[in-house]
Amino acid sequence: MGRRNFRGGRKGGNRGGGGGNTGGRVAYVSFPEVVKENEKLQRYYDATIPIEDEEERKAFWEALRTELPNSFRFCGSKGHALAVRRLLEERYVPEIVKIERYDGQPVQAPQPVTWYPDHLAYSMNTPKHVIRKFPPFAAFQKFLVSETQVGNISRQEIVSMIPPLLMDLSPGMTVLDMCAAPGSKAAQLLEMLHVGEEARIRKAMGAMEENNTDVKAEEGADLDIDSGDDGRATGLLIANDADYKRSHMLVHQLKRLSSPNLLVTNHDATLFPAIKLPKEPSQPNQQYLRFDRILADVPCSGDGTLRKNANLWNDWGPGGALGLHSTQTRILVRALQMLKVGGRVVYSTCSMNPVENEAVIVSAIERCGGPDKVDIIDCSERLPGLKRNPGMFQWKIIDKDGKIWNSWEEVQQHMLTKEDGLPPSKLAETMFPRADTSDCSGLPLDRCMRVYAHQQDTGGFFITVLEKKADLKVRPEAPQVKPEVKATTSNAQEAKEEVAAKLAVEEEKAAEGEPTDVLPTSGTKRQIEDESEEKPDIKKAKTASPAPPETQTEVVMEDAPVEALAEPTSEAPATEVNAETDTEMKTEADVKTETESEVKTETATPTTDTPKPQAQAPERRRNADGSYEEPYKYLSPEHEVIQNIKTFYNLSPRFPDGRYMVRNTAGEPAKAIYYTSALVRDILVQNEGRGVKFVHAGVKMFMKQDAPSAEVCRWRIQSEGMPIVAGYVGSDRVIRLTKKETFHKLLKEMFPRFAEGEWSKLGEIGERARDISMGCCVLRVEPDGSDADWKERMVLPLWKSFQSLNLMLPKEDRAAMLLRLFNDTTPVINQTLKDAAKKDADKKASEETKTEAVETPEVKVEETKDTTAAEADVAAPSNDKAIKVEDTNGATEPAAAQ
Ligand SMILES: C[S@@+](CC[C@H](N)C(=O)[O-])C[C@H]1O[C@@H](n2cnc3c(N)ncnc32)[C@H](O)[C@@H]1O
Repeated sequence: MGRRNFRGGRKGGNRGGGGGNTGGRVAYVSFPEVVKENEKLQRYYDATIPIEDEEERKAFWEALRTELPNSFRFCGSKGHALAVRRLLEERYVPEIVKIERYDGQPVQAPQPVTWYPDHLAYSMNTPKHVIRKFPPFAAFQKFLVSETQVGNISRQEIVSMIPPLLMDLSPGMTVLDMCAAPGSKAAQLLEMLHVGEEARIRKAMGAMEENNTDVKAEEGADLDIDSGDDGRATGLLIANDADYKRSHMLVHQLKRLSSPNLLVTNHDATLFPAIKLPKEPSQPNQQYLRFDRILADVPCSGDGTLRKNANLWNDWGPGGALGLHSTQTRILVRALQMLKVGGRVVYSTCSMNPVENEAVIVSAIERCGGPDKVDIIDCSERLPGLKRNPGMFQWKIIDKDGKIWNSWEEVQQHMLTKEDGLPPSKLAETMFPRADTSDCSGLPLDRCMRVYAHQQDTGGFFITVLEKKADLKVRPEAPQVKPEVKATTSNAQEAKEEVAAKLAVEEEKAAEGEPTDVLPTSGTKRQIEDESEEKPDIKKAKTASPAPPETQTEVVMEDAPVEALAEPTSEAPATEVNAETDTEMKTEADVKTETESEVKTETATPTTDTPKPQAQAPERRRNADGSYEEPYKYLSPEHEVIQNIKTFYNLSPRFPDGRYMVRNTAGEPAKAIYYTSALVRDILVQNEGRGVKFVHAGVKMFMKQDAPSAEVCRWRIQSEGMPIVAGYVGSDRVIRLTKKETFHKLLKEMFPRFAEGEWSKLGEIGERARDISMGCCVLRVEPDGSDADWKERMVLPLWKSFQSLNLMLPKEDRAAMLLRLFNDTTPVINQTLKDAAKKDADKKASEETKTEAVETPEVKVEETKDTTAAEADVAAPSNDKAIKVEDTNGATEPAAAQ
């Protein structure tokens, strides 16, 4: 089954934490209904967007005033995504269609999005509050929440799914997502880099089997592409965001894909640093990374999200888009610089405003040398069924006062009449269509794509695909129209000019492949520059708590998840140490030790890598190179820990042993050993100390574990690393499971015992479980084909102790599998915890009896209470609260952070 599932599914809650947009949901606070009118907005778009037909124009505005349908996408490898989709269709949709009406209104089941490949995207216009609160939807809601939590479903706006589909991305490519947070598109891109990988690896290992459903499910995937590293994906995705907190949302969102080919960085995209590559003997000059594909999904004024962010009707003003035009152009120019010749950049916004769209495309191409250097690609044949309008050749610009300007000439005429000679609202020539004399006047802007809300009941969006035709040198930015000498030169103005000069130098350095200064990161420079600008109007978002609207200052990003139906999780940023806090699984011995002493402790180490909000953020220590992250240190293959791991698991020499990495200055394995692709390793090593801010890299492969004896390897395989390494583990550490009932038992029961003859209750794995030596082993789940609905192959870590076994799975994955495969939402059974709780209660009761001579009936009450509490602790992952209680008390608790 799919790599997503193999790679440990993941914790992490809804959709990467919802961007600035969802924070935590404000479930029970209602703000007064927003009046969905905005005179300037309507006047401007009526004057600018060429919709001639009156009826259509009416539909355009009506759609923008209607709430956005919910939408989601099935993720992971194609086979896996199709399996989860089948469940929706076969188990949940038939129940929903029976509902028909709620509150007098018709109720709609989720509908497949016809143009999305393999119909892996769905949309439904039943309001969220109905889905959340109306009991007949309960099972569907539980399914959505559970699958979203483990990363099999991504709540994503339909239009936001388009840009990655136009990237023409294939495995093996180097890809950059410049403005990636919260990360829904980056997740799509990462999935694309891994398409067909499982099948390729199996092919490379000569283990293709006749009835291998995974290989079949991925048919269409080219098995010869990217097959050089024994089938392992060699491509790279760098997901970047200028905002430090949001870059951690990216980590949160993308980690669940468990990709060794991912790097997360935190830079201002206008100055994205040149990334050094190792020196090739054949190349005398230092080589820098160039990308095959770049996504520039830039910050924008966001009026395409009016349906989702109703406050925008009040907040929208023309200044927002005007203030973003130059940043957007700089981002696109930097993207074109960093592309390989023949490479493509997809530029997108969730704005309908041409100043952020066509005007940016023209300006960027112009700065990069015109149509000889950059092509606009015709995508009209792509995504058949997706309704769209062509980009515009002519447009007008609205200034902050609401005056609409037809051309730059008109602005110039006006400037002549003004004493200060300045354009209104800092309008610039680059914002307008080009005059016929420009070599960019004839660009085929109709190849840009505009998607409007009324066309297929979505948000509004703009997408353009550009191809770099030749090496290029970037022209300097056109100087801004300056005031006459007599105009006042304030300190602020001087500061702005200084920063602008600095920026020019930095841009040049970046273009030449030198590391850029850290100064402009996170928009500090831009803030200075744009201080006097009207703040982009859309920079308002829902916050986690019901803050009054005026305090809601986060940027509304088009892709902040569609106010996920799931309960929100914390989005607090974290230091890397926090972010990497592991959901470490425990052995029975761990649980016993802890439960005996702590069964009633209610505050324990956090278990998920969702950082818990802290009253006060811990002070972050900056490294010498300006970064905050723990360093990335690679281990020598000769390291004794690596040698020990190789021996214990009898790892095939085909598995690369030079890609193991740890995250501490000493460079010694302390708690976790990570694995990365070769390219990620080369990049991290070459760029150490250069000021490149790598926020995340590597998949946790081995975790330190208390071992029951000296012969047992203290490094267990982590569930997210398991799919990467499982195929190379020697058969003496593998157990094969083929029957659905046996799998149910392992999922349902924590620590099933094999000692004292109980192995016989473990079905076909009983004997093997009894005989295999202690420590971590690979459980290969290979359905025997007796159940048509159970075809999901998996590899999972299983820990064998003295007396019992345990599947080392994060609790969300366990719960999601129980629901998905067995439609089982009843509590997980943990006999050990129950026994410990009972023992604790007995002990306490007897102490109390002794000291206070408490009467027997009272003791019984307490005993019952404690036992029940312990049961609840491991019970019912059917709601967040239950899961958190389990966290606290430990059946799947991490031991310590590295
Ligand atoms: C439209 S959102 C991106 C949505 C994202 N692509 C997704 O699909 O989830 C724009 C993002 O750009 C980031 N951003 C703003 N200015 C930036 C800059 N100069 N460089 C890089 N990122 C920037 C914001 O923090 C925000 O996360």
